[in-house]
Amino acid sequence: MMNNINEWSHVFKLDPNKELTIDHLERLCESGTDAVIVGGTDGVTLDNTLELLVQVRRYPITVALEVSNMDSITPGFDYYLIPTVLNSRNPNWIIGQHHQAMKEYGELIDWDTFIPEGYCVLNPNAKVAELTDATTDLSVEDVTAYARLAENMLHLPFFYIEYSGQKGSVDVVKEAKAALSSTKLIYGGGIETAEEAKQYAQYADVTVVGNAIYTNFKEAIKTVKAVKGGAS
Ligand SMILES: CC(C)=CCC/C(C)=C/CC/C(C)=C/CC/C(C)=C/CC/C(C)=C/CC/C(C)=C/CC/C(C)=C/COP(=O)(O)OP(=O)(O)O
Ligand SMILES: O=P(O)(O)OC[C@@H](O)CO
Ligand SMILES: [Mg+2]
Repeated sequence: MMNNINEWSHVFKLDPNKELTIDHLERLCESGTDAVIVGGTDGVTLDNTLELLVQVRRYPITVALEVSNMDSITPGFDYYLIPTVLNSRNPNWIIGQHHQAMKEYGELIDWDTFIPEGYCVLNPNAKVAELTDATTDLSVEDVTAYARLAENMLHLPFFYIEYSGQKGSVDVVKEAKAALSSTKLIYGGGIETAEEAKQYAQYADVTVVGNAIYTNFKEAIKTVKAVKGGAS
């Protein structure tokens, strides 16, 4: 069981608002991936989050909740990933809801499990881009500048290049990686095959596979071996 988040290289992102068979969940948890992230943009509730947590907890795998709303936070996860959308036009998604959450829960937080992620949302058609009113028409230089801000100004442990639902530019990932030294780079978006996963994993520290779990499970599982090598 890979409990050290700093050593992750491949993770699956499971959406509590989507259905997965018990057989697929078992194969996914036993695939050799480093962790399961539970998260999604919409339809994430306390009920469906808890239901998924209980199912995943049957397997010895690290499980993190990527917080998308306050109502679905529950104890029991190994990590709480806290997105801040750096290229949102709305401060609510950058720091506003976080401030409110700190006011309410600040004293209860176990900081060892609290992992901030600086998101750069780049697919204009993704729900997350619409929700957060993200400026997605960015150049390689723009994204690299966000990466530098994440590391050197905000001291975030993770910078997340998010193309959810679409394959992103490998060049953007490459240049962002070149600008980072201690902040780790997460890439997610549109990965459907082992070959695609390999392309992004050349540069990303952590490669995320989400939607393909629900659209082409067999190929999605092959991305583990593509990124991590060895048997999967
Ligand atoms: C008792 C206990 C365990 C306490 C825990 C304490 C704790 C951890 C408190 C949290 C404090 C805190 C600072 C919370 C933040 C609150 C908050 C709601 C912040 C906003 C987060 C944010 C910017 C959300 C925007 C959406 C987003 C970036 C979601 C991430 C996931 C994502 C991009 C999924 C992709 O979407 P998907 O559904 O796959 O999309 P498609 O349909 O297109 O595929
Ligand atoms: O669902 P996909 O497109 O694989 O994207 C993965 C992840 O980055 C979504 O937050
Ligand atoms: Mg998704």
